[in-house]
Amino acid sequence: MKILMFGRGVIATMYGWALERAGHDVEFYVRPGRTAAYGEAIDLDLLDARRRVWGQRVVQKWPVRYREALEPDHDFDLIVLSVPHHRLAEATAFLSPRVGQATVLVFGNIWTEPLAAIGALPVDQIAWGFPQAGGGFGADGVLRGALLPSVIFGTFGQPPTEREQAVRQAFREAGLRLKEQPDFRGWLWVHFVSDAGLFSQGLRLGSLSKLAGATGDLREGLLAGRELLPLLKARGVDLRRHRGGVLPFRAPTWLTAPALAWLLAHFAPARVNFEAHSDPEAEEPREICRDTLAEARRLGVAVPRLEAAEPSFAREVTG
Ligand SMILES: NC(=O)C1=CN([C@@H]2O[C@H](COP(=O)(O)OP(=O)(O)OC[C@H]3O[C@@H](n4cnc5c(N)ncnc54)[C@H](OP(=O)(O)O)[C@@H]3O)[C@@H](O)[C@H]2O)C=CC1
Ligand SMILES: CC(C)(CO)C(=O)C(=O)O
Repeated sequence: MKILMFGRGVIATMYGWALERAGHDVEFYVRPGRTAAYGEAIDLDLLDARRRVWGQRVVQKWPVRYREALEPDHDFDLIVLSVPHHRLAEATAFLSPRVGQATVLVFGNIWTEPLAAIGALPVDQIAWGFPQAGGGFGADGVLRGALLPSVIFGTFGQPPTEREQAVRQAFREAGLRLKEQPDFRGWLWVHFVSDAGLFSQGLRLGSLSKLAGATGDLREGLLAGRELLPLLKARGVDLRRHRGGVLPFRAPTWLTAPALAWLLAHFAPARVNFEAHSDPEAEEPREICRDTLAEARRLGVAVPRLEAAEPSFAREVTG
């Protein structure tokens, strides 16, 4: 397949790497002027857990191809769109007139109605998924993170179309196990509030990476997530369809908090993922917390822990 990764972010890079190694032809679309700044290769320091549970370390300079323009008559089969949720509107506005014949895999967090989130992109050309990988670029430009063995694909009650099947096949060929989420809207929102719970407590300490080893703060993160479950119900999510996703928040924290702390200390793929979320200036965690809190306020759902953490993610008032 001819694949265009939109942007050169954390997720685009990790999956672009895996897809290229599986024989696909991978390029990156980056904003005009970025190619020179990025250089010819991406420095990777990854834990590849596709074949080994504890991961295999990959340290490599990966030579990549960039393009800074996209005409609608391109011949990409697939465009992988993985940007923070607050960047989606701008990205879909750019892509809509340029999508050509490609399928667009929307591959990240969404907090609005998914069909609204894609703007004017043609819905019959969309596939939906979510990465099971994580990490971040360090100040030294190195991408550190972990690529887990599975990847999520979602639908909204319908079986996957031919296009969606073709995208799944490409990821299968990259050695990834597919996990299907038939209520993907609900799944996305469960994931979003899970992030909000953890990020809110991470931000209180400076960044998500600070939660590693901090069992008490992890407990607060889990409880912040628990407080957000009524918000999901208020939005019409049937939580019975997401038992696995909400279990960490419903289970007793005397069990879950030390278990998570243990995982982050001893299970290398989880550890490197969290450690790489160390940028205290990162925008996305703040945006996730802000948008979750705004929605809780709009719907009148009490979220005292998220509210108490607001000073660490509120927008600075300038003036
Ligand atoms: N990082 C992680 O560990 C995980 C991330 N996710 C989710 O995956 C998604 C992607 O995350 P991540 O890879 O971390 O995000 P990043 O911020 O690392 O990457 C986003 C990339 O998209 C580019 N981009 C955004 N908008 C545009 C635009 N309009 N035109 C051109 N380029 C654009 C950015 O470029 P520029 O810098 O120029 O703006 C950047 O290269 C998010 O929804 C996130 O929540 C999920 C699990 C883990
Ligand atoms: C919370 C974390 C770090 C887990 O990978 C994340 O970024 C996400 O899943 O959105």
